[in-house]
Amino acid sequence: MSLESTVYQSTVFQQACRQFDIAADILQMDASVRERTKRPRRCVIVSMPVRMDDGRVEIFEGYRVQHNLSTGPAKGGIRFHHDVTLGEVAALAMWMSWKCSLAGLPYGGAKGGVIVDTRKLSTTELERLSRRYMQEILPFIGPNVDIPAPDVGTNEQVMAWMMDTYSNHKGHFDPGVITGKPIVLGGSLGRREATGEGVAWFVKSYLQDLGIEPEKTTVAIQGFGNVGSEAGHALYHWGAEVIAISDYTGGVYNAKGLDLKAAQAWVAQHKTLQGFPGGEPITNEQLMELECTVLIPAALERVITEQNAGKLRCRVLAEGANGPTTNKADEILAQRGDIEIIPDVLCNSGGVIVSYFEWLQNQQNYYWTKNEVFDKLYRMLAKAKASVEETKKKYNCSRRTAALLLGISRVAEAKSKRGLFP
Ligand SMILES: NC(=O)c1ccc[n+]([C@@H]2O[C@H](COP(=O)([O-])OP(=O)(O)OC[C@H]3O[C@@H](n4cnc5c(N)ncnc54)[C@H](O)[C@@H]3O)[C@@H](O)[C@H]2O)c1
Repeated sequence: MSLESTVYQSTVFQQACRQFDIAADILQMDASVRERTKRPRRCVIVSMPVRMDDGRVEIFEGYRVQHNLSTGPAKGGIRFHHDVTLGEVAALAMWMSWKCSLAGLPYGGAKGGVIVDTRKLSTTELERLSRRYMQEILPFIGPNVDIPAPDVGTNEQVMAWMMDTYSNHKGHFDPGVITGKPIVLGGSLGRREATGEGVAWFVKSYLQDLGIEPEKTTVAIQGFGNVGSEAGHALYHWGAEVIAISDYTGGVYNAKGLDLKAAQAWVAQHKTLQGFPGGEPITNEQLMELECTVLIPAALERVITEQNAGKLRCRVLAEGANGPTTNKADEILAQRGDIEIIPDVLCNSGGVIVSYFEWLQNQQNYYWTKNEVFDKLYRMLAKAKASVEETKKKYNCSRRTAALLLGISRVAEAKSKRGLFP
């Protein structure tokens, strides 16, 4: 099978392409610009031999897809997950292009992934794999070329190892190559919370538009990792009750509200939510169909499908995860018309915005306070929301399409204006 068909046969990539086509049709985009804007610019596949603790050598496969490099260095996270595919990484890279463009960031879009079940690795094996991945993608990476960040299965420590590997190659400390680093290595205050805080900011803002008060708000969150837990904490502090959370092992439900701090302490100790005594166990499928004010998918793609879209019982669907809603589910939700969708490229953009702040601080060697970070973040989120709402009205389209129209049109215009080289 050709590489191209591997990407184009991926259901997640097809989902991203379908979303693109809807927006490109509305924009009546010229065929040549259309293909150029849609296709990933570069797909790098790497094969990584890693020595395991028992002396064996295991080969891991990884990817880095740079979807767009026309509007600045590429930007996007690195996912470590056993189900990673090249098509998935390409779809995630495409969404990064639109997200950065929508937020007005001087970046293109990229994403990385490694096929690995991190639960099966020791810390030293994880370090060797992280360093090897950076080593393999190093010719394609750099503060002015492509700047990775964390995603599912990676964290500040992984970013630190990757930054160290890159800096050792360059012969000097070069923190601007990666974001989401520990504070001591040039990370930004607020980056860890940024994506979830941003999700919570949008939820609060849209609930205020709907006249729904914090005390009347219940929240269900699928995925209790970086994004899900931070969004949950932020909404709890606002006054909402988080009634359900989950991870890959399943979920827990408490109609009176969950103690999120206790849940986080449980996960820190046991690695998963399984057995957490703060409520009754539920499945991830049940969580999606709970009656709640806000449903936040914050795990993986394609969890809202034609099977369950008709059964959702939330008022607001806040897409913390990338690509959680399939095209068919989007159609069903549009027909229903009773759920406000805050689409991924808008909803979780707080993460890449504060990554941008981190990169700026690294470039300037001048570090901001947390208040400065959040103040600037909220202003950028408000601007993005206002432009999406205006576009939604102008084109009488869904909020997702409005967000994509903005993101895609800026990239397409940049490509047209740059022309072709050579
Ligand atoms: N980290 C960021 O800054 C950031 C920014 C923007 C978007 N996102 C998106 O948010 C989502 C979550 O990312 P994260 O950084 O929080 O990852 P994470 O690894 O910190 O957490 C992921 C969570 O999802 C759970 N999970 C995994 N598979 C699951 C399944 N099949 N069913 C239910 N739960 C499952 C995990 O157990 C974990 O609790 C992803 O879609 C990611 O692309 C992340």
